[in-house]
Amino acid sequence: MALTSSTRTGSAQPESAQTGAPVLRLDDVRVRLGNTVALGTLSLSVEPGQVVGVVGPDGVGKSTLFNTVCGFVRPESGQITWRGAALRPRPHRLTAVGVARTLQGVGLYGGLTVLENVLVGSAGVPRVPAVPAGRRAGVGVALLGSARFRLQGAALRELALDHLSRLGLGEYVDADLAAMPLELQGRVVLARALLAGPELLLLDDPAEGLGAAEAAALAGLVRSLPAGTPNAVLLATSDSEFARRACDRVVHLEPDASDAPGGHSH
Ligand SMILES: Nc1ncnc2c1ncn2[C@@H]1O[C@H](COP(=O)(O)OP(=O)(O)OP(=O)(O)O)[C@@H](O)[C@H]1O
Repeated sequence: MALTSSTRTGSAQPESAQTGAPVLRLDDVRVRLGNTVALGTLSLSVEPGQVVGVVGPDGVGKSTLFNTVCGFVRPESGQITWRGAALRPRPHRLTAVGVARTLQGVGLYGGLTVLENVLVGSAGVPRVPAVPAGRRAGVGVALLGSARFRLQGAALRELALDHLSRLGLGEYVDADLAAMPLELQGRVVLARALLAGPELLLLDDPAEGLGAAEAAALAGLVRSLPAGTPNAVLLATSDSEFARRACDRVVHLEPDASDAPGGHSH
């Protein structure tokens, strides 16, 4: 058996987490890329209010799992369910469905401020609450703005500031991103993803490159995320200690010699 899971005991969860349908569920999903089984047969569910971790060594299929949930690759078998209904994911529909994803590596723009980097995540934001326009839109808006972005710039900026504050970055709003430590850059990536207002946040290797103390701090932050937006988190990591700290439940993926190279099964 190459897939095991463990549940943190005593973790506080909202009532809806115990009674609601899973936000995301995978049943016997298997992915083949060329001649390689990139993701062996996998079943898992992410319940409302939960942080679920997928842990395994490099090459075991973590990114393939995320690419499958996002619709970049199609499973050769198995079913993906979103809030109880079958889902055939499409990358361009992800934000509308309620999924946001961070990429492995931070993927930020060194020439922009922290706030401007977060506002880059506004493309495709389905709706924003109306707030009085009053703040200057800033260079990021001018650089990156579509007509929609300009129309909603003030509201998006307010949302971005809220998320930055929530993530402990309130004093870094106008900071030069390139001068910030990696740990804080990781939080900027989180704020950008949160700007889309996702129900499910997918975090691909969020602790990559961090030292033990920084990873522990990030784990605490991730653990506190499911509180409305997002409603749940699915993260992939090769760092089992990070997963233990950050997650309510951990699914371990291991290469399985009985499968094709790179695959695993349970
Ligand atoms: N386009 C592709 N064509 C063929 N095989 C692929 C392709 N992309 C990935 N693979 C293989 O699929 C397997 C899973 O890769 P994947 O990137 O999902 O692993 P991972 O767990 O995310 O590892 P890492 O953290 O190193 O990215 C590996 O054996 C990899 O070599």
